[in-house]
Amino acid sequence: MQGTRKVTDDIVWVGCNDRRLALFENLFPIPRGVSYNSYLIMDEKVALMDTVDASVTGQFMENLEYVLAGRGIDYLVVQHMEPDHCANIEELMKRYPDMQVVANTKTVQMIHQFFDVESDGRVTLVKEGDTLSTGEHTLRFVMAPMVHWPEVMVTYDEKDKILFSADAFGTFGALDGNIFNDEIDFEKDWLSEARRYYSNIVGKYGVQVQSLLKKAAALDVAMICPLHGPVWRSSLGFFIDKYDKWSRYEPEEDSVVLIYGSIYGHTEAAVNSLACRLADAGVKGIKVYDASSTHVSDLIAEIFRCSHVVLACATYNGGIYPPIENLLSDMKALSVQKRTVALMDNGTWAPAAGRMIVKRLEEMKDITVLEQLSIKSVLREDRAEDLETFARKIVEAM
Ligand SMILES: Cc1cc2nc3c(=O)[nH]c(=O)nc-3n(C[C@H](O)[C@H](O)[C@H](O)COP(=O)(O)O)c2cc1C
Repeated sequence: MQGTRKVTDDIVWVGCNDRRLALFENLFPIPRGVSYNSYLIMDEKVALMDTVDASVTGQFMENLEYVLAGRGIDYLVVQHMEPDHCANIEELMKRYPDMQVVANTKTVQMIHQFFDVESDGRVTLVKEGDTLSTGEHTLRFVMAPMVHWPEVMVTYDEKDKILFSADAFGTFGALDGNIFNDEIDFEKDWLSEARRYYSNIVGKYGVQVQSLLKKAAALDVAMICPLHGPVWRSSLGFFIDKYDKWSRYEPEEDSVVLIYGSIYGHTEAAVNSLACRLADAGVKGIKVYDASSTHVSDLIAEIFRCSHVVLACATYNGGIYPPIENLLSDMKALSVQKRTVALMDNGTWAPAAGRMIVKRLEEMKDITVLEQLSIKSVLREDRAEDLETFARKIVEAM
């Protein structure tokens, strides 16, 4: 049975949801699933914007056949060669022998790497600024390398002012029938997953996202159709603003996220005491996370949200407790920048985690290390003043 939604009079969402997949990219937990969006433009010529993941091919083909109602596909526009979007290229080339694959040179190279297909006479090569008419619609191609693979391009539909934005403006989360942003409460129900998607999937490529945003600003965009998550047809500025902030590595909120790695709970207790003092000083939006039980992708997302970070860590075998070590690796890999970090470390005979974390933070760009509070096993009342001073310095830096 088909499950499709009309986006405009002649453009239809033919995407699919996966609520069974536990780990996106075999790495990121997706408790709310994910959508693989694909769009059919039913013009004089029929164009399909990307395909979907192999796991949902059956549903995708039903959706396509229903909307096509006996027509063929003239063009398959391949904006992104990541397998969650391109898995059906080979099958569609077989089913629709007259279909042209619309792609740039890098994409064609990847098609041959992923699929054993003969592309002679089957490819319409495009580059920056090229256009393709399907009748009433004119599609203009805009290259967006490294948002988030090198071959990525986005497509602007001049007729309906739609930006088909590939992975940009995507989010984790399956679509529950309500595929449009004005049918859901995005800020309440989707923003945190959108932030987690951005910061972990595209976060490393802030510079490239900025250059795509500049190109998009020159277009009159009325709707954004990404490859994951809701379609934007109102209040576009809200999400564009978030993308602008995230890609400049600017925090969304003046707030503090406290992340601890604690074996027996004493570092955790010190963090809880600190959180109370920060709250007493008027800090809002504080969040405390145990790095052992919180997925690192959530921690990264929270660091993207907050201006200030407290890392608290027990010393483990002369080094950094592994969950915090893992977080630091991810922060560097994802190019986290422009944050102020305060440190708490703990050790029973030779606390070392603090200075080792400082070294790791110094390898990152534009990270200010504010203050360090060292604990010997337990933070007791006799150090209340030290904790008070530590909290005050964080607040003063905000
Ligand atoms: C396997 C293991 C290795 C540890 N290695 C060190 C160490 O090298 N240096 C040190 O000062 N403390 C070390 N500790 C002590 C921890 O840092 C200790 O758990 C901490 O002082 C108390 O904080 P917590 O209750 O938050 O774990 C180690 C603890 C464990 C369980």
